[in-house]
Amino acid sequence: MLKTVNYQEFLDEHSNMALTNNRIPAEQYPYFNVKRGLRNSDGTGVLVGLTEIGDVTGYIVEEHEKIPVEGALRYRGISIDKLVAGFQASGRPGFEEASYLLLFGDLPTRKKLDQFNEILESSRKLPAGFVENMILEAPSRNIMNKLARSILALYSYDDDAEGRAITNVLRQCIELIARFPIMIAYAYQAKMHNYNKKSLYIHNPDPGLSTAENFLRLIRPNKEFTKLEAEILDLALVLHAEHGGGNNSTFTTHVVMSSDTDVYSAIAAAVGSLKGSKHGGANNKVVAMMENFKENIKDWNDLDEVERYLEKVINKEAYDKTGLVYGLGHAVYTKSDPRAIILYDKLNELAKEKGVMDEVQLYRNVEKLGPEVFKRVKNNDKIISANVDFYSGFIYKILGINPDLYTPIFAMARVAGWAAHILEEIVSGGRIMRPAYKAVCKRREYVPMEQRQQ
Ligand SMILES: CC(=O)SCCNC(=O)CCNC(=O)[C@H](O)C(C)(C)COP(=O)(O)OP(=O)(O)OC[C@H]1O[C@@H](n2cnc3c(N)ncnc32)[C@H](O)[C@@H]1OP(=O)(O)O
Ligand SMILES: O=C([O-])CC(=O)C(=O)O
Repeated sequence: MLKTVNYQEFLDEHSNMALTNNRIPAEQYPYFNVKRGLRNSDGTGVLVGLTEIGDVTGYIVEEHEKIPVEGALRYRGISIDKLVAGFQASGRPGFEEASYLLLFGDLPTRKKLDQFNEILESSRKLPAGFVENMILEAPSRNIMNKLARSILALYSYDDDAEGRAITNVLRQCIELIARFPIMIAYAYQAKMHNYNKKSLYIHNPDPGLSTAENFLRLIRPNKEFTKLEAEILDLALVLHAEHGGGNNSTFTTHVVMSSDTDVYSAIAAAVGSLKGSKHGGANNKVVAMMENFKENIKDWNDLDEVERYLEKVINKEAYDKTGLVYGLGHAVYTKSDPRAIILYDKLNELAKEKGVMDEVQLYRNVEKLGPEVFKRVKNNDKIISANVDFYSGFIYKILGINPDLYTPIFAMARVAGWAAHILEEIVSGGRIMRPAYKAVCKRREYVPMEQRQQ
């Protein structure tokens, strides 16, 4: 109980101080040539590393000019379209194969893939008492928060948590890839039980199932799923697994690992980064935003009405008043994100089966009109298009997956990319990341307490 202070008044007064004393005039950034957000003046990223893992192309630079092109994504040099076509043609799941490729740099033979799957299966088991003590005992309303805490908790159960030998780091990475779906599913069940007063379902993973199949089994009370559902989730996992070294969460793993810390610390930090609504959290925001669109747009096929509503959103007059149309725009892609194109095709297949084509049409209208309205209203030359998050949440929604799980599913996939980058940072990084901040605070004298003004 506070005796002399009104906490709210203190907070209000000190919030004002925090605002005033942290505000740096916008014009000082160009003046000191600060690469805000680690970007060059044309929006391209500042080059801070080299990678052999993911290759993201959204523009080319010719004679210092940024030229938008159709997006392309390669994992270890292999085009994402070809990779997807490859495993889909033979009807096998792709996420484990993609993870192998990302981690080790080459496609697995049948034998190597079988061995990798066997190791993943045996690594899924959480340490004794972990589910009870670390997940069920301390549930969270937010699954990403619970996931980050669970990752940090795994440190305590690891006899060689700090070891940086590649074999040890690889073991930790494989365990994390295998355990993410389990920890996420159980964290979700704990939340549903504690906060939503649902029955508690803790199913065991089934050794014969893929990552996607096991996840669907674990989140559903009856453990059931169809072949198409598992195929679509698996595809989403492949498409989300990696995105070069510069995306916010992967870069986080590079920054954190560069100080010579442990794998659990780096991966937990990456989860915190991915959670943000400008990054992986956008998939959840898109679906919430589209619910708002559905309520506020009477005729989803009336392009003028859709356009007027988009204008309001971008003008910060509607939805969450941030001015952002979630699921559009990207730091690298301009004309298109190849993953959104692949997801849209699959979405059509699913939506026809589930009878939700009218909603697909509304998404399509927003995807088409959003960039045009953005350009006009903001008077901005930046070419934007739908990113991977635009359709992923909608697909999960059609699969009957709870919105709490949309961003965790992204994490479940991206952990493969993070792991590959952690290995790359250890092998090839070698220097602590330490950019510069110019201090612009005026220097002043220390004032003794009795001379300070009230
Ligand atoms: C997996 C992923 O992480 S994919 C990205 C998921 N995130 C989203 O979908 C959220 C919506 N999109 C965005 O916020 C942005 O496009 C980002 C963060 C993805 C990329 O941003 P950047 O390339 O850094 O562009 P930047 O932030 O410089 O944007 C330039 C201007 O365009 C605006 N802008 C960018 N995207 C959008 C958008 N989707 N809707 C409205 N305005 C936008 C910005 O607000 C900014 O306006 P300002 O100059 O008035 O401040
Ligand atoms: O690359 C980025 O900036 C965002 C990202 O992770 C992705 O699109 O998958």
